[in-house]
Amino acid sequence: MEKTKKAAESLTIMTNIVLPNETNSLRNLFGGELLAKMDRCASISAARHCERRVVTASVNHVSFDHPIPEGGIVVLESKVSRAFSTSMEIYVDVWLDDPINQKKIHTNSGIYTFVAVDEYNRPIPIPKMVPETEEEISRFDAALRRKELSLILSGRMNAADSVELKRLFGS
Ligand SMILES: CCCCCCCCCCCCCCCC(=O)SCCNC(=O)CCNC(=O)[C@H](O)C(C)(C)COP(=O)(O)OP(=O)(O)OC[C@H]1O[C@@H](n2cnc3c(N)ncnc32)[C@H](O)[C@@H]1OP(=O)(O)O
Repeated sequence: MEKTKKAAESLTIMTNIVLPNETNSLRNLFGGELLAKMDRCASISAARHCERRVVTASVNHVSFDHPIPEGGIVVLESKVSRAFSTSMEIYVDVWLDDPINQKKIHTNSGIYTFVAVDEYNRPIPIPKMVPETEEEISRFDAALRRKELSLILSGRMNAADSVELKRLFGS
């Protein structure tokens, strides 16, 4: 029987405090630093899911909704949102945690694609992923159209060959 794994099995949580050397001239966390942290967190989720070496194939979307100040406690949470044949989509949510005022603000989200590779860096098949919670199911359902969009934007797919996007836009 084909191996399947739950989304929760790839859950990765990284907590950091923002240091001065990671900030921009506004003394907020520099965007590139955050992208690197998200990539690290997502790569661990990907490796946990497929139990293989993984590489980042694309960064499909990152939102910067709220600045993260110097000294802020930043919490990254990532999970596989869908596994395809050799690639998987990883969702990363970022929170600013304020333990003094007991507030948690959602500051960023990112959607990454990772590919499992063998010792020659060739893509290899990975287990399927079974979503369980409402949020996991919703992210799973939308992942195929994001994959198609990413492949079209990177010149790897002809828009005329998309299935999900044509269904969405009706042509
Ligand atoms: C001893 C081991 C212990 C390990 C245990 C501990 C591990 C602990 C974690 C460590 C984690 C390290 C994490 C490092 C993270 C980096 O920093 S990696 C560095 C940056 N990334 C790279 O250098 C990757 C360079 N690119 C490549 O190597 C190749 O292009 C790739 C990504 C392997 C793809 O190869 P390819 O021959 O083009 O393969 P192809 O069959 O066309 O595509 C493969 C899959 O990728 C998908 N894909 C490709 N491009 C895209 C795109 N733009 N958008 C969406 N999907 C795409 C395809 O659709 C396909 O999906 P499936 O339908 O098969 O699911």
